[in-house]
Amino acid sequence: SVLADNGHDVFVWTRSEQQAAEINLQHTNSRYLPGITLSDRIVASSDMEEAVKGTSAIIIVAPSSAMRTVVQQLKPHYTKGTLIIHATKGFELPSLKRMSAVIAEELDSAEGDIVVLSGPSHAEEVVKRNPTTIVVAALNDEKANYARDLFMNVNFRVYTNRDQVGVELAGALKNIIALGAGMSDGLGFGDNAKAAIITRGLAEISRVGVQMGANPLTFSGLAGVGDLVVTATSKHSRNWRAGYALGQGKPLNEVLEAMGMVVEGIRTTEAAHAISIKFNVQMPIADQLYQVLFTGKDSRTAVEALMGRDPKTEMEVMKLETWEQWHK
Ligand SMILES: NC(=O)c1ccc[n+]([C@@H]2O[C@H](COP(=O)([O-])OP(=O)(O)OC[C@H]3O[C@@H](n4cnc5c(N)ncnc54)[C@H](O)[C@@H]3O)[C@@H](O)[C@H]2O)c1
Ligand SMILES: O=P(O)(O)OC[C@H](O)CO
Repeated sequence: SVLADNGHDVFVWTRSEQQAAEINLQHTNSRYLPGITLSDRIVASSDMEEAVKGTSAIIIVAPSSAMRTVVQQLKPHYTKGTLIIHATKGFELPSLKRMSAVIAEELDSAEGDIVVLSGPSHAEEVVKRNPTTIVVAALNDEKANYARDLFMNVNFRVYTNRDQVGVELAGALKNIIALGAGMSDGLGFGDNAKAAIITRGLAEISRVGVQMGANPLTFSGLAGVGDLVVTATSKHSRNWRAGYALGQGKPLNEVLEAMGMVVEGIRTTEAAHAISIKFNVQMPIADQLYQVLFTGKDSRTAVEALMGRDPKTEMEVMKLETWEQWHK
């Protein structure tokens, strides 16, 4: 919708012929954006070749679990050099690869040329043209600037950031903390507990991000604090809502079935469990969530475990040398 507002012709690919017909004939997408009329500049197709033929930029927003297969479907129709932007927030499992690495691998392109679009941006508000700020990140400045100019308008302000790794990691990891914030609310803990999980969650995802090569400052930006606040406090958030239902004692499979949309934080918690071992970094919140989600631990017992940890200084050491090595 933002691109259509900016005068671009937009082609949407969907697996569902029925959904494509609804978008083309009624200009609505009732399952995902009820009550919204879409621009007639938006044309949908279930044929990938038709959708991407002749386009100057391709935006991929498949769930992380489907990223590789979607890019494999795109590959035969992809013209080398066409700008690729992705807005997916998650890791590939079990490889733990970031999405831009998966895309670059499949399309045989440089990772730094893939533009990551991230930040606090629930679709439900963007489509209403409510003020939204986001970040586009790539090592390739020309490509990032091109992506910025495609999207930028008076309702949708776009910043650039060269820390592609950090933006991608922050966007993925914040979903774990949003799940935890929802769970805290579902347990009825109130504002103090939510502020605690957001703040200590930010410390945790920044620590692991830096260990994986991110600039720590990125976590204070839109892709970090910005998206964490949105996801951990919003009624729109699938991650917060799933956490809330889990906190109320509903079983995971029931929660996911009722949601009917992707809850990236579940898979990302699984990824974080492996990441904390691989990168030798403590992730206490992700670790407790992992136990609640995958080993049946009671959520109140998990909170007791978090609260009963050994005393620490707040300014726990972040291994900045890893980031310095990456950015020499
Ligand atoms: N919803 C938002 O506001 C928002 C904002 C920013 C980023 N994101 C990110 O976008 C990604 C997608 O989230 P969403 O909210 O659109 O999820 P969603 O569940 O609402 O929609 C996912 C879409 O992908 C399709 N899909 C699933 N598996 C597929 C496959 N194998 N091949 C092709 N299509 C497939 C589904 O049919 C559905 O249309 C996630 O990584 C999410 O974190 C979402
Ligand atoms: O609805 P969620 O929890 O998947 O969050 C979507 C986006 O990441 C918000 O920026």
